[in-house]
Amino acid sequence: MMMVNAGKKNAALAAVKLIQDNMVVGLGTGSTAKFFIEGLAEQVQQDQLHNITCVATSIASDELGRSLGLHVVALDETDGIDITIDGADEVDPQLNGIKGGGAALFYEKIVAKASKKNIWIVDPSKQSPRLGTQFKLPVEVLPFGSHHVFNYLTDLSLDPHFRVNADGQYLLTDSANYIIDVDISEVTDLKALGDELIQHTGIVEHGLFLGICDTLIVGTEPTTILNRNN
Ligand SMILES: O=C[C@H](O)[C@H](O)[C@H](O)COP(=O)(O)O
Repeated sequence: MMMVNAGKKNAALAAVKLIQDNMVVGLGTGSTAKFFIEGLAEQVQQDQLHNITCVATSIASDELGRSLGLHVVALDETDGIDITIDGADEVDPQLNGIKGGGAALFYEKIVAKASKKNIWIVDPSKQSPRLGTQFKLPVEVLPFGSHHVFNYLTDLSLDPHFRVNADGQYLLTDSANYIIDVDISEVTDLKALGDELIQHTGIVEHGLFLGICDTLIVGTEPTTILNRNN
């Protein structure tokens, strides 16, 4: 755990160095993004960075950023985001990834699509030869009729499971939806799966982030930087 955290922090602090004065910065969600938010706030507090505006991808990151004195605004208060720094759950060699382990995938994808650059920060354990071999794919669904969506995912042979919280209740996302985790280890065409899922009424979003990450920072020592080939 210690080593994993060191990897997350290394990657996060390398990402802080990419931030420049006057930028609008997307704040990712999760334990790795937390290191980034803390590192960014420290730079701002120490007067090393000026006029930084932030947009959060979750209530948790919004609250953390504000509590550390960052200027956090709503996405629609900006004309767009210069750079978003976010974590990921699993990343393949093409820099496609699965996100949503922390249930923040919907806002994360909206913020990512509004960003000129998307940088992912991960510890080395997140790298994977093929998506779905290490992590389930989170699918965000409207509560209304969600058991019918569950049945549809069963028909696709994706072995769906509703995500529950510590009390055994269906977990609610920041936008008050449910998460159904599915097994995509046998799926060969992820683009086709993503297109199919997003077209199904009741599915709000899914955690496949294909062609979104521009640069991956892996928190090895020293860090490894990989850029997506367009
Ligand atoms: O919903 C959560 C996000 O997609 C996170 O960025 C992802 O789960 C990685 O989180 P962590 O940095 O805690 O491993």
